[in-house]
Amino acid sequence: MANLLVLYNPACGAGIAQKVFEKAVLPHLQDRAPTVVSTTHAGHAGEVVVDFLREKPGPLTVILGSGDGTLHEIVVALYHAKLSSASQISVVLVPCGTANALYWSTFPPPEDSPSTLPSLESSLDLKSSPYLKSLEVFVKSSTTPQTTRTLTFAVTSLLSQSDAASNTSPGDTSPTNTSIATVVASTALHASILHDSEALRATHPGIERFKLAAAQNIARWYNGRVKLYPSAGSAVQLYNPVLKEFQPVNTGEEGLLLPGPFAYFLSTVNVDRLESAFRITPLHSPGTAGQTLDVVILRPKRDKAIVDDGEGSKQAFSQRTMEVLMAAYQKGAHVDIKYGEDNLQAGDDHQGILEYFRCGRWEWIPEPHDNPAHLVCVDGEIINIAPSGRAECIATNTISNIQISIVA
Ligand SMILES: Nc1ncnc2c1ncn2[C@@H]1O[C@H](COP(=O)(O)OP(=O)(O)OP(=O)(O)O)[C@@H](O)[C@H]1O
Repeated sequence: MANLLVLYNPACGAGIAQKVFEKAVLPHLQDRAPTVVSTTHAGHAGEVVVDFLREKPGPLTVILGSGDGTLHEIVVALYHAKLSSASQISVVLVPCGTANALYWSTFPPPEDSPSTLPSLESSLDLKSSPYLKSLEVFVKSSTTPQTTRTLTFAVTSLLSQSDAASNTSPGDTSPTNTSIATVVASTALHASILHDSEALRATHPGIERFKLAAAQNIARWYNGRVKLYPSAGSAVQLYNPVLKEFQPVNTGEEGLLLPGPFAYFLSTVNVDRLESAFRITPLHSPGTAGQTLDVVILRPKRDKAIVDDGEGSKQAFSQRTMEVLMAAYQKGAHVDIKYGEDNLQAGDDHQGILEYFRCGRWEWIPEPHDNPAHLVCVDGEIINIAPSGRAECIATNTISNIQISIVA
């Protein structure tokens, strides 16, 4: 049997993880005598898991009470720890955070109507709570085999100017900074919102700071270019909203080059949503994806009505961005919103306002002087591309000898 670690972040979400664990989690584990740790500071969760594996190598189950950010810290710590023996880690998710993207993607709310969800605090019965489904599977595993879903990692690296100039293949470069997403790696609007909302935390502690940050950035364009590359088993694919299916795109060795400017650029692994109702990559089927990234992009210049880079054009396109993002809350309807025949630039035969790709790797190469285009968000962590650098993101199932799966 795997070793068992119970780990929760008392500061995440509404700050009720300790209460949830005392009332609804620990009573189900009494006969297993787990190690129980409540985190005391940012970064602590990663330290705890690395120390635990150093002391007790071998398969490990972590019952994790947190949001996505705490799992991100654990994954990054494991990546940098470079443990000598291989480890299989199963995670039982108890969603105590703010967004809980991985949990809600694995256990979608009943009939996709999250507005009717009871609060976590009022829903602590193992058999009926929508929040305790991963725990329920784990508890049942004493009598039935445990089922798990292997996580894909989005390994996101910043490459400096000299790395970029050397033009080597992936893995040959020495990244100046690497982080790992298990949910989202983004640039452009999403990264700006995460960046600016952090600065607003002191004055606006609630989620309204995200709305304020969105309003500050919705009309901004990000200059640069993107390259998309195939995964090991499959070509780059683009979703066709007319046929309602992904279709392969010819990329050649150089990858598929997409010139900017960009309004939106976001990729996900393991999830179809970033909050219970915000299904930004709705075509991802949790548990079925291999080593691929789902990438959603808005490029204003594809719209024929956008004739220049002026403020008027930016304000006009921000309406489209808003329309697309709001439709993501309608069961992911944004992927099927199409331009009319008169709206598309000549030669562009993709009718979706959104470009929804599936690929194995992406590169984001910002214009050197466009500072906001140098922000990259990796599961909420913000990292900065050097002035003439670029970011690359690769999907993989193993990092530093570690495989992680979700009990589901
Ligand atoms: N005892 C603690 N006090 C303060 N912060 C902590 C403590 N323990 C962990 N943290 C920090 O809390 C942060 C937020 O946690 P987490 O991301 O899991 O929750 P969230 O932000 O509420 O949810 P989500 O990421 O799903 O939106 C983590 O980045 C972690 O560094």
